[in-house]
Amino acid sequence: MRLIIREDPAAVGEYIAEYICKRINDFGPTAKKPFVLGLPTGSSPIPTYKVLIRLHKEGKLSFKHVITFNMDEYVGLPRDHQESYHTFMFREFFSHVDIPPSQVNILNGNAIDLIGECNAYEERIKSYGGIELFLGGIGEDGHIAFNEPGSSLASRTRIKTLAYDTILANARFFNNDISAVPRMALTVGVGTVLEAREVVVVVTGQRKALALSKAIEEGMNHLWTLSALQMHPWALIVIDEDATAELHVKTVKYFKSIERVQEEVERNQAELKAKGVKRAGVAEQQVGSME
Ligand SMILES: N[C@@H]1[C@@H](O)[C@H](O)[C@@H](COP(=O)(O)O)O[C@@H]1O
Repeated sequence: MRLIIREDPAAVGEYIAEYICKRINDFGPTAKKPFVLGLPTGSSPIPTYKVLIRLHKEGKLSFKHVITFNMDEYVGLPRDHQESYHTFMFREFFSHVDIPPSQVNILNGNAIDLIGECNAYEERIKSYGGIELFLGGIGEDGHIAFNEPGSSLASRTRIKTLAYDTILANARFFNNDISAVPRMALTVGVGTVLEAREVVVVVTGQRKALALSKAIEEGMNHLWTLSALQMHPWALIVIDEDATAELHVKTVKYFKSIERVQEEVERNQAELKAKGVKRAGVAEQQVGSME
C-alpha cells in the first residue's frame, strides 16, 4: 500500500487529479479500449473533481473514451433530488467534462427490482473487462462506498441498510433532518472494489483519522471495511495532515520517506521505458514499487 500525505484537502485533490490524468493519458483510451474509472461521491473527492475539470478545460485530459461506474446511490430518493448521487455527480463533475452521458453508470436506487439492478451492474462492469482504477472515499466509521461495519469483505453490489452513524453524518446534506436521510442504499461491494486493478482512496480531515489508523495500522477487520485494502496489490491512499492525527509518528515518517524513494524508482523506470527496455511477466506500473 502506498500512503501519500499532503498539507490540506486542496493539495490532496491536486495530487489525485494529476495522478488520474497521467493514468488515463498513459493508458491511451480509445472507443474500442476505453478506460474504466470507478468514482465516489461525498465532500472528500470534490477538490479532485475540481482539478480534473480544470485539466480538461486546459486540454490536458479528455473523458471521451472513459467509462465510469459510481460506487453507490440511495434507495428511494428521486433521481433528480438535489442530494441523489446522480444529481451530485452531474453537478460536481460530469456536466463540466466531455464524457458522453451514455458512458456514465450509476446504480438506480428506484429500480423496481433492486437485486436485479445490482446483479446487472456487476455484469456491466465485467462486460467492460473490469475497473481499471477505482477512486473511493471513506465514512467516519471506515466504510468504503456504503459497505458499513460488518459488511462481508467479499461482498458484491447489493442493497445495504445504512448504519446510524452514516445517517447522522449524512444528515448535514438533508438540512440536519435525520428523518429525511434514506435508510437504504445500493452499493458496490468490498469485493467489487478489490477487483479493480488499482484502488485510490481519498481521506481528509481529522474526523476520518481514527478510521484511517484502524484501516492501515491494525489487522484486516470487517468493522473497518477500508482495511480490506491491505489485500489489494496496488492501492494508494492520499490523505491530508489532519487525517494523520491518530497515526503513529513512525508510520507517518515511514510513508513520507518511501514516497521520495518511490519517486526515484519511478524516474528510473520511465528512463528504462524511454530506452525501450521491457521486463517480461510483471505488470508495468508495479515494477520496482515500494508496496
Ligand atoms: N457513500 C458515501 C461514501 O462513498 C463516502 O466516502 C462517504 C464520505 O463522505 P464525505 O467525503 O463527505 O465525508 O459518504 C457516503 O457515505
